[in-house]
Amino acid sequence: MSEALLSVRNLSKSYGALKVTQDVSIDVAEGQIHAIIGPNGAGKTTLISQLSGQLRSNAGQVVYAGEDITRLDMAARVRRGLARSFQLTTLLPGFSALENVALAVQARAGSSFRFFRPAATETALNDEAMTHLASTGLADRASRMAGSLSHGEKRQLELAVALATRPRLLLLDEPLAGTGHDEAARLVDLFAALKSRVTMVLIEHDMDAVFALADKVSVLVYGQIVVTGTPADVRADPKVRAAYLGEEAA
Ligand SMILES: Nc1ncnc2c1ncn2[C@@H]1O[C@H](COP(=O)(O)OP(=O)(O)OP(=O)(O)O)[C@@H](O)[C@H]1O
Repeated sequence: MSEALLSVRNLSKSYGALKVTQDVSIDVAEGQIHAIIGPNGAGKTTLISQLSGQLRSNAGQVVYAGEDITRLDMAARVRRGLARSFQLTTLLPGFSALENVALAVQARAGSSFRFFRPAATETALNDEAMTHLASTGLADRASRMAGSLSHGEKRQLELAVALATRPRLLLLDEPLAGTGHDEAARLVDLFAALKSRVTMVLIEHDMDAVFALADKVSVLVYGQIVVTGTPADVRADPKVRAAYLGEEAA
């Protein structure tokens, strides 16, 4: 088996007697989009929080790029290139799109721009920020206040902010939530284009998007993975049809 970029083994999280995720094991190959789907309350967001380091797991192991990161906090994981995107609160509405991304570049770069003079530092930060705006289709929105962007553009900007951390693996938690048809289609195209640069774990309720984007799909039901496979395998699996897709179609 080729080495996975992310290897999750028997990961579990409980709140008292409530077992929210149980013995979750998945392998995410570099350069792939691995979707995690499942009914409401199945534990998807909890699992993403365990992978990002926002939640401590009760049991199990997370190995990323060959390193056991189970006990690392979120900041340490981000420094290693494992980042989570799509929490609207991370945007600063009163700052321009460019400033939002430049701040994220600065946060990542720390003192590495120190040898530049202040004006040159700003130019270097803005230059890098512009490349992230361009790769998320927002080059022409650079000077617009983040708060004045459309919902879909805000989601693109969140993606640009996440790219500023130079992730190798991005955790995407319902990136299409609340977007209209055209906005969703634009984001799907963006994720497809980014795949060659960044590996992604995707939680998403929009099944058209999941089946268009994902190389692998894992189905989580009551905190447990019931099947992992290609989109075609998962669509055809009777357990999935009963537990999830059937429910959607009903
Ligand atoms: N901090 C918490 N304390 C107690 N129970 C929690 C906590 N966080 C989540 N849960 C419970 O864990 C279960 C799974 O929640 P989670 O948000 O991970 O599911 P989900 O699959 O992401 O759902 P959705 O698709 O609706 O977003 C739910 O029953 C939820 O009520």
